[in-house]
Amino acid sequence: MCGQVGIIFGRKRRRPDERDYLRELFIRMLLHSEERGPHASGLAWLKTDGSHRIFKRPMRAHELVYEKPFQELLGQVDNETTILMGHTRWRTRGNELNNRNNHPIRAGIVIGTHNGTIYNADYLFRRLGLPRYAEVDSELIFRLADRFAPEGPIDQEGLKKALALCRGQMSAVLASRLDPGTITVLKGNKPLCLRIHCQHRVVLYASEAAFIDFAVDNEKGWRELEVPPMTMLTIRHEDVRAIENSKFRFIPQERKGTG
Ligand SMILES: NC(=O)CC[C@H](N)C(=O)O
Repeated sequence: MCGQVGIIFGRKRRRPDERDYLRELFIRMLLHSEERGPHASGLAWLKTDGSHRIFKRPMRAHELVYEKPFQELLGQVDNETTILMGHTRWRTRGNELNNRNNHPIRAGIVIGTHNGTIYNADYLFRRLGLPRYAEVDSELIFRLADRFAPEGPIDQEGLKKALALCRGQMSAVLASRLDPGTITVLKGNKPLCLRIHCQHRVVLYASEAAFIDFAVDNEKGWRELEVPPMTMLTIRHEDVRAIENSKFRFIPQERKGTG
């Protein structure tokens, strides 16, 4: 498993109470997501000036939220924040006690989270000559995106060609620090639910719809984004309603050694 949750922020001058409310939604989604990943949890934000922060630890989400850096990081979310991403990890490759293996992962100028396992990651790292910082398979996706972002923005067509070489499972969310207003969402063969709120000008995402339902309670105005599997979405800080989507592919495989 593994859980991904987050908020993609559109441009808006939000008052402190709205910002507090959105932080609260994030915490609720992250806590619910703990059941999908007990081995580690983490969060990161990215801002329009390219600054970022990541905090992750091999602990459960309900412990992480009491850590001082967690609260500091969350407190720094402001009107320049383009994404707040969270992850609860069910380790597959790479021990969680090596914090590098936990998510969010930074690879060069790219930051992201992943749900799934890329079974041929070791082979692709070698074959493509990619630098490797951790043992976790997920790093591959972000290294590929980094390679295809030589000038800042991710070249999506190039990234898609490289992703087609991957075998396994993936849904992932990523962004380049040199193009922080463009968020790439890869909804592959792992669940990912997205919901937009036009007044708040945000898109929430979570691995399970129930986590969003719980977080937003009965607040009106949330609309489901119907996204079929194997879709790459581009969501921009400029206007979160103008979402671009296209197909991407890789070799889906449920378990190692089968299919
Ligand atoms: N269960 C998952 O989705 C795990 C993601 C990734 N393969 C990891 O080990 O961190």
